[in-house]
Amino acid sequence: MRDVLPPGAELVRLVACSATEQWRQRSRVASQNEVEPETYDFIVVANRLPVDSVTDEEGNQRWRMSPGGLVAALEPLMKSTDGAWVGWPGAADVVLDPFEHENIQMVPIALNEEEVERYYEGFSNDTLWPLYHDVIAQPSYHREWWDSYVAVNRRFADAAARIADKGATVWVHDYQLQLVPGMLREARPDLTIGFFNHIPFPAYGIFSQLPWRQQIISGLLGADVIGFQRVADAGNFTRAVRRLFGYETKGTRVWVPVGDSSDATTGDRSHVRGAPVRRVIARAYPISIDVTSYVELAQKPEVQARAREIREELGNPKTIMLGVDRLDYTKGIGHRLKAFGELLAEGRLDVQDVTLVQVASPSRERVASYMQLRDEIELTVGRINGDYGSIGHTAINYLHQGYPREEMVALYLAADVMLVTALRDGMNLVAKEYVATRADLGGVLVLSEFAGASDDLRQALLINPHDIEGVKEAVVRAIDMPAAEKRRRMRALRKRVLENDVVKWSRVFLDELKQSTTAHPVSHEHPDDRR
Ligand SMILES: O=P(O)(O)OC[C@H]1O[C@H](O[C@H]2O[C@H](CO)[C@@H](O)[C@H](O)[C@H]2O)[C@H](O)[C@@H](O)[C@@H]1O
Ligand SMILES: O=c1ccn([C@@H]2O[C@H](COP(=O)(O)OP(=O)(O)O)[C@@H](O)[C@H]2O)c(=O)[nH]1
Repeated sequence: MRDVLPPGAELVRLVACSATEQWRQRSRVASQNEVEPETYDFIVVANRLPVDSVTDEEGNQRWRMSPGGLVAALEPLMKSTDGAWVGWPGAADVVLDPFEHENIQMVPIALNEEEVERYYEGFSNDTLWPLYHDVIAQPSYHREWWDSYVAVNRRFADAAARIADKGATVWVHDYQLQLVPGMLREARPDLTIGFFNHIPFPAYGIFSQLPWRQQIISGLLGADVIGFQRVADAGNFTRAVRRLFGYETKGTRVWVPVGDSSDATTGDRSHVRGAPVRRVIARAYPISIDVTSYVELAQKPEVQARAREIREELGNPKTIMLGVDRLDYTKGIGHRLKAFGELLAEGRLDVQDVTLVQVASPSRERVASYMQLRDEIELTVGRINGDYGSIGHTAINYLHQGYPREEMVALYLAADVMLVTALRDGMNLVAKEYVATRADLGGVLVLSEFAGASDDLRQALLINPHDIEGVKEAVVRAIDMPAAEKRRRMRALRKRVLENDVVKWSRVFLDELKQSTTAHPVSHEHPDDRR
């Protein structure tokens, strides 16, 4: 959602809040006196920092906490445990000193223009992203992208290693940084290291395409606990470990030989009975949302008023359908539009009664497959609107923009039917947000079985987005659903979401990490000798 480069990013260096300035002064004094850098007990390492650069009324650049769920999950912990967050500020060539924002120490990692192209847009978003989403788009394999990925992962790992207290906990996030756990373990064996993969982990038949598959698995195995969104993702990972390395695995446990220093090229890696091993946990911890903030926003009179206003602005149709996605080929926006267009063509829906609002937030706009997708989607929207719209009744209200959370909640409240038709999606938080906001028990969620959210949200109308007839049936069923059935389904969905918010998610993950003894790892036991 934060693809836009911070406006006037270079100014960020100059205009700092007082806390930031104080931190900088301390850092400068520290470096002049060659004092050790500040160190922390708990460190999050993620591709992006959890702040956005904004311009205030006086025209000054300020930081604002970005609204993501990860921040909400970790903020209390970061503040109470003397935490730091290592991440990229989101724009090329922005070199920043560490700074403090809302009591969290930010440790910015600079990427130059070439690294943004090769590490972020290239290897992360044009190699790993399509590969891990079941090759919906063709992944590109370029050795210079891989080299950049290694170099940038090294930079993140070095930064974390430098600022970690002895025995600190480091939690690394997502596919952009899969080598960091291994690099960190090598540099700092005293650390407890967690990793969470926010996107799917593919089946071995797909993963094995990756020319650097062994290095990736090796990198991940540096962690003590490796978290995935779905049970199937964790299973795919442990299968890849067995196939590539021959290490022993049992359920969620993997035994990794200690001091296996070969460079993961080829060969039988099965460990010798009696050789020292460390235990790694690989299991599913499905992420959720900051439920309270969504529930509270949905209760605000001004947000409810905005929902009514949206309805009026749309001409008070009988049914508002809503899609909210980054403009990404994994989200199945084209499939959704196809189903909707056919329903209009067949006369099963009429623009007098039904309108579709599609928020398609700009994302990764310099990656070719995303540019092509935008052209395709906008062509389809134009055709459907041209063929079936009438004056005063637009079939699809297409919004190529990103909206703040208040507006998102107002849209959720206005929507009678929420369409999530992802072809593959790690979780899909939009589905959970829709459910959380519908305390009125109105609204129907149509949800792809290929989104991680479908594991939890079984009372949604589950669909296979490739089955266009099935999607059409589900849309019609959602529109016609009796109020009692809507209430029953929504009540059950809300129970699931309300019981499992993102704070619980991080607590469960970190508890497991704490319990894992592998930071002090060596054991000579064979897995067969254990429970
Ligand atoms: O940082 P960007 O390149 O702009 O991309 C935005 C984020 O997209 C991905 O989100 C994933 O994480 C969500 C929360 O766990 C999950 O619900 C969703 O299904 C995933 O696709 C990505 O994993 C993040 O790293 C990006 O920041
Ligand atoms: O205009 C928008 C569109 C989306 N979102 C938020 O972006 C996140 C999207 O997360 P999701 O897991 O659904 O997909 P991702 O984009 O991470 O793949 C959700 O919190 C949305 O509320 C937003 O704030 N403004």
